[in-house]
Amino acid sequence: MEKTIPVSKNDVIDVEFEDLTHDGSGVAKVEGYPIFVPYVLPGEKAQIKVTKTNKGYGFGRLMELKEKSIDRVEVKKEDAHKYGGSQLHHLSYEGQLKFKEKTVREVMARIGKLKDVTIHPIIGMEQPLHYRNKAQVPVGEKDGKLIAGFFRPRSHDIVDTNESIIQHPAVNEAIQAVKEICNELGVEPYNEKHHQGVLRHIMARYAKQTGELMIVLITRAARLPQKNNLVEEITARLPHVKSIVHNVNSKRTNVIMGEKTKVLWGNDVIYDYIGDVKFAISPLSFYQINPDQTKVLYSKALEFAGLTGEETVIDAYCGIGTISLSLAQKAKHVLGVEVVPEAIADARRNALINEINNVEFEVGEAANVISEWYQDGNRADVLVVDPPRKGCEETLLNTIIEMKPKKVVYVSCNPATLARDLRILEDGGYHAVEIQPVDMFPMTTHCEAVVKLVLS
Ligand SMILES: C[S@@+](CC[C@H](N)C(=O)[O-])C[C@H]1O[C@@H](n2cnc3c(N)ncnc32)[C@H](O)[C@@H]1O
Repeated sequence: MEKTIPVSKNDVIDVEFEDLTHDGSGVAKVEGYPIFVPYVLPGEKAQIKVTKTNKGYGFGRLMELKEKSIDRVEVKKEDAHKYGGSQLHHLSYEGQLKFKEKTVREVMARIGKLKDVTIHPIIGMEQPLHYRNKAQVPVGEKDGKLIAGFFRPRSHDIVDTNESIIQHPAVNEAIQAVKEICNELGVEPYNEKHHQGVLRHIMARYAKQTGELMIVLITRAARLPQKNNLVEEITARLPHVKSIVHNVNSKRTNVIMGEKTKVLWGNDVIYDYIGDVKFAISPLSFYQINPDQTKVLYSKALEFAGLTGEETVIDAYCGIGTISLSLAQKAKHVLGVEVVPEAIADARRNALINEINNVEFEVGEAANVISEWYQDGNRADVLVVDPPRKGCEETLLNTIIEMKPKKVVYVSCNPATLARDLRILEDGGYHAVEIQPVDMFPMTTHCEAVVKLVLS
């Protein structure tokens, strides 16, 4: 017999929360039926309104908190505009670290079915605020004014703000200045509904070690009115700016940047350092957003690679070559592969400016390029992968299993796809020995981890 759903949409009920989902919502059960509610914590009691019911689970909205968790951090209503993208800001930092470590342990057991793996305590930050070196804020219009900030959760309404508890102050300041300038010059905001207007997004990226700033103006069409005035005002108000770029994205899409990029003023890149290696970063290239924790993450990856100077290493999903160049200083030869051509151009430039000669980079899908390298007789002693959130392509994992590098170092920003891929590698003859979670994204639900695998 089919179970009936014990609640209906718009019911207002009192519940107690017993857990947190991986996306940070509290879980309460009514007669065994789970209801997910944002901004509540395990152990809390609250009045909620049921907003949606599906067959096996429902959603709700917090109406009134009746009993608070000791892990709750009080948040003033008037500060709400500072918390865009910070789904866990109401949870103490210690509580966030516990939540992330528990998530990693849970998915490794449930999805990865891993045995005999050491999962180390997560490495958190001493100062977990204002770490983000980059913001890409959507632009819209309200009451005849250009606004920019973040999308209200589960909507495309823009909350107009430049204050964020996770963005670096230099990034907050840059967004504020560009927004003011655009308003003063009458730059037309983008209208998402009708796919009309000019300015879609403002992007600011700040290189923490050098203080260099890049501003990218992303427009719907190739025409950017007031170009010269924009440059004049931005350079006058933001003295750290080293590069102003115009990017065109004419598609109706949630992808922020288009393919066409033109430098309006200054350099085509900004420079930053990780340790003593200098990196050129162009607008379309990936660059880790938390510079302090990047050092922690990369040094763990390097430690897990255990290089002696004799190894050939493959760095899959290499971006601008940040991991490749750290590895190259301790290896015989490094091959890096990455799908974004601009990132590979940066990687080659980065090898040159640091006079690192034992590294080669190729543009392409990691799965295809590494399979070609393997068919051409290339072998790796150590293979590093650092894929996007969706994890590695299964064909790449199969090539790794065939190629049999002695060690695989897996850097991941999504514990669930990591656990899935580790299961495939374990079934193919690897053993996951150690996992080090690193908190690259405080105040959010995201969690990074690096894993050492050896041939078993
Ligand atoms: C998480 S980032 C890591 C980059 C670099 N390892 C770092 O730490 O800066 C993932 C990278 O994979 C690239 N990428 C995405 N899909 C890819 C694919 N199928 N093949 C190769 N690279 C890909 C992205 O462009 C991005 O640069």
